[in-house]
This record gives sequence, structure tokens and C-alpha cells, in this order.
Amino acid sequence: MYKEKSLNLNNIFSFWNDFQDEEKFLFYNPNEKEIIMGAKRLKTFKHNESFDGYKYIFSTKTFFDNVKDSIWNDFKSENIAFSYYLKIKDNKQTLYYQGIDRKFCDNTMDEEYYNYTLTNTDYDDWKELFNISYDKILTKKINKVVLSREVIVDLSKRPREECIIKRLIDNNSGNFIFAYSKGNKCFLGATPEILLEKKKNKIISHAVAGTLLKDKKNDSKNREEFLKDEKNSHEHDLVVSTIKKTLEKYGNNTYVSKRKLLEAKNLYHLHTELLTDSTDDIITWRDRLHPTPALGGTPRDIALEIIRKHETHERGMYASPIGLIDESGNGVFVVGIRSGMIEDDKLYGYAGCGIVKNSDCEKEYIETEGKLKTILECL
Ligand SMILES: C=C(O[C@H]1C=CC=C(C(=O)O)[C@@H]1O)C(=O)O
Repeated sequence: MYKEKSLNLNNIFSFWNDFQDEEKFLFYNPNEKEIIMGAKRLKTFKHNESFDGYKYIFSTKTFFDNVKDSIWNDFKSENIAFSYYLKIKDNKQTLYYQGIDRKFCDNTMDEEYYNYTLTNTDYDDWKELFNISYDKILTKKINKVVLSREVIVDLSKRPREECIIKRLIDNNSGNFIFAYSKGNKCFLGATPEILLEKKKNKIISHAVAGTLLKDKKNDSKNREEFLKDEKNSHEHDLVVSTIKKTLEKYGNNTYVSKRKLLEAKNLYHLHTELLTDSTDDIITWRDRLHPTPALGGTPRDIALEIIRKHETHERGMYASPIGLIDESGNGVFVVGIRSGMIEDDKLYGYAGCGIVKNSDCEKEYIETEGKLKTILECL
């Protein structure tokens, strides 16, 4: 259905810029060393409709089903096929297109940087949110809840999306980079966390939770201690056991790897890989797993109620599954953390962290500052 041809752009973002006012996405998979961009919506799939014949499906979801805040207008839970895709892999560029062939104006990219100011101070709100949640932990209503912050960043002019995307890719090797541009908004970020992958009949999920901020001076000692640290282990194990239960319930031959360290630019995380055999489709699996206690909490319903009721901002697509699915139904969903929404000359930045017994309000806030750097350092 799609025609294909090789391209030789000096600036791969010429594709992005050429679709000025069109809906488009970018998805960089560091494991495959592959960038896929798509532009111009071709088809929106109905529930359970087959994806056959479409090169890639870009799949979006909001954290909660209902979205009220105008920041998230038009950002929905959808499966979308695009008219144009550019795949960049092994130094080769392939354009897939439906309908009219397209010539791209291949201008070199001048990088533009943005001075910014944070316009909200939210420590008091954080403290209140933390105290409400911590009380639920002390009274044993919940074991864990993942709380998040929204920072509002004034950029004084609308940034060029491709400049920020390029820096997200350059700064965060090993992370998945995503960008979804629609109207005057663009949601983008660099995430270390895969919710799930489907490779033929294997489902692979990843528990990523527990955080150490990097400190160059004591790096190796800190890392060793972090791997054994009780608070972080507890926070991590709650994610592993919830994912494991879901894989065991719906799959066969579930396997849990040994815990490892996952490195991001400014942080380390605890990381466990979980695998199971299943022929069920990737969207069904996404809906079984989202949100894991790395983004929601446990017990899930009570933790989600706390988030819904007490976080003062709306999560929208923050912490939600963002996926790319290929023609054969294989693909990957990552979670939209370390992210921000550009709206005109503002950026709404998001970061969160897991709260468990032994969490400290100020330390957790500092942890979110470290996570926010991912996006702020790319402005
Ligand atoms: C919720 C976020 O991080 C999650 C992923 C890894 C580690 C986390 C933690 O240690 O709290 C969080 O569960 C975020 O970055 O916004």
C-alpha cells in the first residue's frame, strides 16, 4: 500500500519542518538505533480494527481516560496511521508514502537555544500532596503512590521543536525519544522506561523504579549502595511483583531477570526485565499493564484516586504509554516521563517519583528536580 524510496537528506529534520502545520510524531528507539517520523494523519483506527496494510501505527493514550484541562485538548487515546513516514537506520533514510511523492527542502539546521524562567513555585503544594499520601501509607491504605509535579516554563518565544528534539536525542543516549506535534502544541521527552515490547509471541515488560541522582565524586560507591538500598528495593519490588502477577495471569512461562542498574544522563534506576509468552495483541497487553506502580501505585485503584483527587495539575499524556507498532503487530510502548508540553511560548514540564514508607518529602522533591533536568537541559 505504501510506496517507498531512499532519501539522502543532510538534515533529517527537513522532514519534520516540511510538514509545518501537520500532525506528526518522532520516535527514536535506542535499542534498534532507529528513528521513525510520521506526518499527516491518514487513518484513525476504531477499537479492534485491523492495522493490516499500514506501515507503522503511532499509538497514544492519556494517563486517565477523562481529560479536562485545555493544555491536553486534542491529545487523546488513539491509534493513528500517517501518510508519510521517514525511517532512519544504519545511515539509510527510507521514505514510505501514500499518494503524492514529496520533495523536501533540505536546509541545514541552525541550532537555537532558549533562555527560560520557571513561573511557578510548587514546594508548598508538593508538601501538602506528599503529606496526604504519606498518611495513607502510614495508615496502610496504600503501599506506594507515584506523585508528580508540573512546572511552567516561560520561554519568551515559541521554540523550534526540532532544536529541542535534536538535543533530547544528543543528550540522552540509551533513552527513547518521543515527540508528538499537533496544532500549536508538541508533547516530547526522553524516557528510560519501556512499558512493554512485543516480539512475535514474546511479551517483554520492564520494571524501572528506584532512583539515585548521579554524584560524580562517589559514583561507584553510591551505585553499590543503591543496588542494596532497602527503600529503593521496596519501591522497585512493588513494581516487579505487580507486573509479574499480570504476566502470569495472561501469559505462559513467565520469567523474571535479575535486577540491574539502568543509567540515564543524570540518574540511575533499578531495572528488572520480565518476559512471558502470549499471542495476544500489544494493545491488549498495554491496557493490562498501564499504569504499573512505577507511575500509579499500589493498590492501583486507591493510589490512582489519590492522584486524581490531589494532584493540582492534569497528567494528560505524562506517564502514559506511547507506542509504535509495525505491520506485523510487533512494537514497543514506552511511558511519557521526563517530558514536557510546548504550547506557544510556554513549556509545561513533568516529573514524578514513587512515595513509599521511609520516603522523605524534601528528598523526593529533589529527585523530581533531577528528573526535570532531562527536558530543561534541552531548551
Ligand atoms: C515517574 C517518574 O519516574 C518513574 C520511573 C523511574 C523511577 C521512578 C522513581 O524512582 O520514583 C518513577 O517510578 C518520572 O520520571 O516522572
